[in-house]
Amino acid sequence: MTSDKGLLIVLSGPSGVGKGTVRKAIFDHPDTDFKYSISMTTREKREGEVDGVDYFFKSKEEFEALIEQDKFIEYAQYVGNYYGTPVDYVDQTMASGHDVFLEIEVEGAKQVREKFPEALFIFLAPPDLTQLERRLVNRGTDSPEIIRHRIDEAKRELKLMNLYDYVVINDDVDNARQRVQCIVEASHMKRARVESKLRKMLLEVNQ
Ligand SMILES: Nc1ncnc2c1ncn2[C@@H]1O[C@H](COP(=O)(O)OP(=O)(O)OP(=O)(O)O)[C@@H](O)[C@H]1O
Ligand SMILES: Nc1nc2c(ncn2[C@@H]2O[C@H](COP(=O)(O)O)[C@@H](O)[C@H]2O)c(=O)[nH]1
Repeated sequence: MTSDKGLLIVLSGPSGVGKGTVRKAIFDHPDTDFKYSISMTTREKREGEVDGVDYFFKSKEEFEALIEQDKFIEYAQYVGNYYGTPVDYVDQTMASGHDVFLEIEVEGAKQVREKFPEALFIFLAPPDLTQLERRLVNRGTDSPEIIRHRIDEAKRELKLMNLYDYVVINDDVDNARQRVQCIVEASHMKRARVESKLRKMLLEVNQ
């Protein structure tokens, strides 16, 4: 009755809140043993980004062909580009007993919730909108127009944070990292308790 499958962990939140930064801190930490699902996107590669490490970079045509072939567990259009989570990696990795970590925007997270209601959903929130905008500006990767667009999206996304299992405020990267790791640990313990109760109930019923 024990679940041999890994846990699906979804970290979501507005662009610039620090999802990638917190995720890197989590994966650099020696206690972390889950796997990161690399997304596909049609967005232009930024300076320093590596295909197959940061994203799998695809053309619009390639991405749309993969949609047709049902190759994503979720995908969304965000600020003019496609982003999606490849199904094969997630299925195979979870089936092998590993936890899989997704870092995605909120529309994609909604789709994952429909397909995997048992997944763990964590919303990473900024201390406030001013700091969110400052982080996007300081990151220096987007034009003022794209930043405005991302902030507009953020206002919409922040209204949806109550749909998540947990909200973590990224005021400090190491604090946020610790909170996410504690939430994952607690979810494993809860799952083990539920499974143990179910096992006992089954034994009683079968006696
Ligand atoms: N707690 C924090 N305090 C101050 N700056 C931060 C914090 N966390 C992240 N940052 C900075 O904010 C900027 C945006 O972070 P990051 O790229 O990780 O965001 P993101 O949510 O992954 O964005 P996107 O969704 O667009 O990929 C980066 O320059 C990063 O160094
Ligand atoms: N729905 C999905 N959203 C994703 C995925 N991979 C990344 N993202 C999110 O897109 C925005 C923009 O990312 P950027 O790299 O262009 O700044 C951001 O919120 C990412 O978290 C995905 O597979 N599906």
